[in-house]
This record gives sequence, C-alpha cells and structure tokens, in this order.
Amino acid sequence: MEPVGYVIGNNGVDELIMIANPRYADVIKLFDYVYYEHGDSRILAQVTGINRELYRVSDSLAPVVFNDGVKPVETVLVKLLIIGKKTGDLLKLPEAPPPVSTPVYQADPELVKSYLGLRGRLCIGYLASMQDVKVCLNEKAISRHMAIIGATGNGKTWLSVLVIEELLKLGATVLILDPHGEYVKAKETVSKMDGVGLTVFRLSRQHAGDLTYRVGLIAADPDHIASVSGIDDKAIRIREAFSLAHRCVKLAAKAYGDSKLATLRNMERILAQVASGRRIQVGMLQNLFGTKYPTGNLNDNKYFRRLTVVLSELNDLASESAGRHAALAAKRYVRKLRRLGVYSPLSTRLLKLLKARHASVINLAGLDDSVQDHVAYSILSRVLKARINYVRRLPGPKYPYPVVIVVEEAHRFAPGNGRRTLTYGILSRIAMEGRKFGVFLVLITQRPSKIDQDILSQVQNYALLRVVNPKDREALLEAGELMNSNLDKILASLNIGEALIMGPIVGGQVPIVVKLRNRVLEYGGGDINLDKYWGVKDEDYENEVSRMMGLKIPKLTIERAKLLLDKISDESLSDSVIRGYVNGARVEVDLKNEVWSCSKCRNSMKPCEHVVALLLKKAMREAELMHK
Ligand SMILES: Nc1ncnc2c1ncn2[C@@H]1O[C@H](COP(=O)(O)OP(=O)(O)OP(=O)(O)O)[C@@H](O)[C@H]1O
Repeated sequence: MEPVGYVIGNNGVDELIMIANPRYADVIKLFDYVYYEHGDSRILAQVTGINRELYRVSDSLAPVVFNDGVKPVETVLVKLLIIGKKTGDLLKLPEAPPPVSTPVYQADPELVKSYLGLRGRLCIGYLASMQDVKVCLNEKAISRHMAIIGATGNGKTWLSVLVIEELLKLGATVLILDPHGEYVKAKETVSKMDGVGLTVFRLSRQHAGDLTYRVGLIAADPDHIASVSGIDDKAIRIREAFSLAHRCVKLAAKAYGDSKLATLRNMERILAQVASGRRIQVGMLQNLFGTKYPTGNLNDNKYFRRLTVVLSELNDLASESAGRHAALAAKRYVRKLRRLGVYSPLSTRLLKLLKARHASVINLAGLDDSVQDHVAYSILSRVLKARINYVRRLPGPKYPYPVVIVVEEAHRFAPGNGRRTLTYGILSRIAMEGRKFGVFLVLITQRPSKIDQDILSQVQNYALLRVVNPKDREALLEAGELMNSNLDKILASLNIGEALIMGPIVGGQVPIVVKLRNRVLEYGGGDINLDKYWGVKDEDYENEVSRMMGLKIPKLTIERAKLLLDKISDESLSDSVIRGYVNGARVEVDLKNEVWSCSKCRNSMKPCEHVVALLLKKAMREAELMHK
C-alpha cells in the first residue's frame, strides 16, 4: 500500500505534522483516519488540519519562481491528532513520536471500528470521514448526562431529536422541557416509529398540546408562587398576606377533605374579605367559597385547628390599614396568577407524564420566564422524588423506570451569572445525584459560558456542534476535562450536520466527529424559510408589512417579529380585523382603520414586535395561498 504521506515533525506525543504524498494531496480530508506502524502495532491518528504552503525556496529564488510564470511548488502539510495504539480494550498514546520520514497510511473501516469500539445502541450517524462506519453511542453512559452545545442554527435540536428517537426505540421514558415549542411538531410524525408514543403537554389553553399540565397549588411553596406572580422579595407585608391566603385555602382543603377548595379564586375571595376589613369566621368559609362541605364536629381535626389559627392571623391583618392594603395588593397578584391558567389544586398525575417508550413534551412556549421556571421546577422535583421513592422504597409517588430529561435552552433554567432560578437547585441536584436514582439530563444550550459551570462540570458527555464564539469555546475548555486546543480547532471547522462527540458515550477515549443521520421525527423552530413563501427578498415583505399599516416599520422590530413567528397561536387572519396570541400576548389589528392593540406592549406608538409578527404571518399565509 502506498503511504498518504510522511511524518516530518511533531508537537508533543499527540500531534504530528505530515507532508502529504503529492498523489494524495487532494484526497486527504479533514477528520480522515490514518495510521503508522510502530513495531508490530499500528498507531491510529486523525487529520485535524490541512495547510497548503509554498515549497520553501530561498529568498533569492522566490522572485524567479513567481516572475518567470513557473507554477509555484506546493506542499501540503497535514496535522494529525494521535488517537493511540490498541492495548487490550484501551487506547494508549505512544511513549515517543515516530522518526521523521515514517510513512503514514490511510486507515480502513475495520481498523477504525476496532480501535474506536463504538458498540452502543444509540445510532445517530456515521463517521464524518468514513460513511460506512456507523456511530452508535453507548446508551449506558447517558447516566453521566450529556450536553449538546453549539451556535444557534447549527443543528442542536436535530441531534437531540436523534438521541430521543434512539432512546425511545430502546424503551426509555423521555421528558422534554421545551421553552420554544420546537418539539410540538414531533407529534405529527411519531406514528412512523413503531410502538413509540409522544404527548405534548401545554400549560394554557391557547397553546398547542394534547393535554394540559397543571401545577398543584396545594404542594406549591407559597414563596415560589408569590415570586411567579411578581411580588417583590422585599414587599414583606404583601407576601405575608399572600402566604396566609394560600395557607388558608390549603388547610381548608385538608380539613374538609376537599382538594377543590385550594384554588386561586378562593385565595382571592379571602384576600378581598381581608382588604375590606371584614373579619372571617370559620363558619363563613362555606359561603365565601360557595361550596358545601360537612359541618360536623371538626375540633379533633388537626388541619381545622391550624385553619382557625391562620384565620385569626388574617383577621389581625384586616384590623389595620397597612394589612388591608397589603391584602388588596396580594389579591391583584393572585388574580394575575389566575389569568395564567397554570395552577390548579392538584398537580397533573405524574403517571400521565411518565411512561416507558414514550416522550412527554412540556410546551412552555409563550410563558414568562418565571412561570417556565416554576413549571420546570415543579416537574423536575416530582420526577426526582418519584425516582428516589422507588429506588429507596420510600412511601409516596414512585416511578419504576429511569427517566431522561431533555432541557432545551438549559442556560435559561440554570444561568451562569449567579442568578438563582428555582430550577437551578433541582437541576444541580440531578446533575450530581441523578445517576444514583436513574434521572439523566440532556442539556442543550447555545451558550456554554452562560450556563452554570458547576452543573456543566457534572456532565461527562459532550456533543459539540459548531461553536463560533471564542468565549464559549473557553467555557468548554474549562468545563470539560476532555477538551483541548486540538479539539478547539476541530470545533471551529465543523459543518452543519456534523458533531464532535466526547465522553464515555463514545468510549471515553477519543472524540469522534459524526455526520448525523436523517431524523424520523419532525420538529419546528428550525430556520423559517420566508423565501419559500415569498419567493422574494427580505425587503419585500418588510415593505408589505409597512404597507399594511400605512407607516414605516423599523427593521429591528421586523427582525424581532421574525423570531416570534413560531410562537403564534389561535390566530384568525382572514378578516379585516386579525387577532391571535403572540408569545403569550393577545394581539388584535384592525387593518381597515390601521389600529392595533397588544396586551403586553399596551399603548405603544408604533406597532410592537407582537403586532408585526401577526402581520407577517398574515402576509406569509396569503403568499402561501397565492402559490398553491
Ligand atoms: N444534520 C442536519 N442535516 C441537515 N440539516 C440540518 C441538520 N441539522 C440541522 N439542520 C438544519 O439547520 C437548521 C437549524 O437546525 P436546528 O434548529 O436543529 O439548530 P439549533 O442549533 O437547534 O438552533 P437554535 O439554537 O436556534 O434552536 C434547520 O433548518 C435544520 O433543518
């Protein structure tokens, strides 16, 4: 066999420089596998850089080479990352670099397969440089969690969908926290996968989903829901009133054995009573709540006794003006929570959410960050608890199978800037202890520097797509022990559809560059191809939207609106008054009179991004109809 090149130097024992055999100079590609002989073993290496250079000629000769029209002599220098020699099941780096002029050969698929040992069952693609070698990740290593990292639009969701498909085929229970509703579309294609189920849970009626997930008020920490409602941490009196009302409905539910009493509506009723300065007696609760419950002797009931104590604290509030004001303010916050439609007395049953061979997508699109945070916190805490109860045989809800939790936009739930979300605590606990209880994380983020580094450092498997930002590459260098400057260069050279995978999931020894396979499940939120609808350039639809409203819409607003296009729901676009929900905001535009309203931006002088998003959608819909 003819060598593809010869060693001409080295950089430590793990990097070689090879000069390419001119006959192979145009054949050698990035990520190719090559080897050289060392005694009776072969040392495998991978191409990580290719440089074309002018053959070194002396300074006095250089002008001659160029001026006489002689084609410059080219050398192709190839950087090789040493993978190692096979010793039993292990790959070991050689003790010394090979002598200069050692011949280097192209490795064949069998050699590569036997060295890399990709013997898992999560088959997500092929070696980028050798498309007949399948890459199957080790499913057991998912217990060491996984991070999927890459710049926006480089295929993170694509890869996560592949991992989910493979996990589902093996019978896994998968839970997906989906802040942008990107996985909702998977529902349409899940029937292509035999015996696999997928349910989309929505949080409010105006969003897409099969079932509604509710966060239980009885189990919720009053401080948490007070924060979700927007009550400032320092507004102690308002928080106190809020918390007392919460305890009151919770205890009433327990004392009377009727969970339906623990509603936000009943909290509002209690607070209205306090705000108006009227005292509340136990006997009045039936009237106040508008429900009937047994009025027998409840004096032995411990909840009843606590309820009377809480009522007397509420009455103390009612007796002073500051207390009444606080109750009035708290009532407004409760009303705000009620409008969200996310809370009900009891949480949705866990067994509706968790099933083997099944993925549950939690569609959080359109909810404010604090609501997303509370929902995620509530779900993750319950899942971890159910697994702990099962493993440790403790009383309480249990789930018998391990659960893989996919967290899209993980930096939103566990930001690295020291801000502590509710979800942060539970995510960091799962990152640290989930392995013991069979709760595994797949964290997806565009910005590794923005995610909490303690959590990231618990993750041992990395799938890296193109990461362009040097700061983000630095964060990876810090977080992953496996990361080194060679890999840093590979990262910058990846194409869409390629991923660099490291960690025990690929045997733990060698990073692998994978060409990802096609997926079965659809997902939304990929690039929106406006040209598909318009067949025209950006300016044309910008002009169209401006024309509709009879005024110039700033480019920035249009850009922001484009990002909201996949967050529009319940839209009605055919009449002269169009309406819909855009990222949770209720939007209405009267096209004839060129007036608009947006429940979030209220009295803006110019159409806000929510309004413009709805207009864009209408224009797109019309263009689509025209092209049919
Ligand atoms: N392996 C692949 N093969 C072909 N096309 C791909 C592949 N991966 C991604 N794409 C395309 O690239 C676009 C972006 O992909 P995707 O939405 O998965 O990226 P992302 O990194 O999750 O983006 P974001 O951070 O914005 O969510 C999509 O239009 C998708 O179809």
